[in-house]
Amino acid sequence: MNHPRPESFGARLGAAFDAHGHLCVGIDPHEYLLSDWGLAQSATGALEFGLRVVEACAGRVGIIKPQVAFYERFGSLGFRALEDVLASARDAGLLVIADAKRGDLGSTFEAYAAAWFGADSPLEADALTVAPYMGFGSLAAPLAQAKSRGKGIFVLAATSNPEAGELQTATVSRGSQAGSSVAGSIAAAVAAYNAEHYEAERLGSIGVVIGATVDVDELGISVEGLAASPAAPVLAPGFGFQGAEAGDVRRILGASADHAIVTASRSILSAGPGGLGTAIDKQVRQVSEAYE
Ligand SMILES: O=c1ccn([C@@H]2O[C@H](COP(=O)(O)O)[C@@H](O)[C@H]2O)c(=O)[nH]1
Repeated sequence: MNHPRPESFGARLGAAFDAHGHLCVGIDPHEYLLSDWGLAQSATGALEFGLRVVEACAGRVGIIKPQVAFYERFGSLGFRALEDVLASARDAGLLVIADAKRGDLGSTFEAYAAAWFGADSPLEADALTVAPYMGFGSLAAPLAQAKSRGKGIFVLAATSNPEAGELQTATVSRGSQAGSSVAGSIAAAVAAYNAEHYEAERLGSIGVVIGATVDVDELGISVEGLAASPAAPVLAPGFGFQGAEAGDVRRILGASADHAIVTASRSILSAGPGGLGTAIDKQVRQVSEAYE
C-alpha cells in the first residue's frame, strides 16, 4: 500500500511562524520551579507543570520545546509524564521540539529516531535536537527517517553555554570542511543537506542550534549560507534567563533571524502558573516587534 508522504517539518514550521510568530516556549520543570509553582517534586508534579504550560501556550504560540532531562530524572514515571505532555501538545496543535540532544553511531541512532519520530511511539515529537560530535555522518539514519516521516532535526552547532566555545571554535583538520571551525562545519553540512534533500522547499527540515548568546562571526558560522534557500531553521535558546534579548534577534542572527526559533524557558516559566499567559503574551509581543 502506498502511504502519502507527510508534509515536511519545514513546511509545518513555516506555517507556525506565519500563524504565531517565532517564539518557542520551553518546558523545563526545574526543581525550584516545581516548588515555586506549588507542585510535587515528582513525575506527577512535572506532568502537571507540562500540561499547564501546554494549556497556556495553545493559541498563543506555535512551538514548544520540552526539555527531556527534566522528565528523565524521574525515570520511567518521568517518561510516562512526558508522553502525556507530548500527547496534550499534539492535541493542542503545537509543534513539539524534543530537546533530548541524542547522539550515537548510526545503528543506535536508528533506535533513537524510532523513539522520537515513530508514528506509534508514545514519545513522538515533531523534531529532535541531536549532537553531531560522533561525526556529521553518524546522523545519516535519523536524517533519512526525518525525511520519510516529515520530522525535523536540530543539530548542535554553537551552543549557548559559555564553556562551549573552546571546542566549537576549534579547527576541523580533515575532510571537505578542513580549515572551518567545528561550529561552522556543522552549519555548512546542514545547509548542504537541506540543499540536496529539501531543494523544493522554502524551509529545510534540518536545522541548527545556535545559542543567542554567541557571536556567529567568532564561531565561524555563515548565517548567509544557512539562510540560502531552502533555509535552515535555527533553534536559538539563550533568550531571557541566559541574557540575550528577543529584540536583538536580528543583530544576533543576521540573515538567519528570519528562520529562527526564539526560545525561552525560565524567563517565562518563572511567572508561575497564574502569570504564565500574561508572560507568554508579553514575550510574543517583544518577539513580533523584533520582526517588524
Ligand atoms: O545551546 C543550547 C541548547 C539547548 N539549550 C536548552 O534550552 C533551554 C534554555 O532554557 P532557559 O531557561 O531559557 O535558559 C534549556 O532547556 C537548555 O537545556 C540551551 O540553553 N542552549
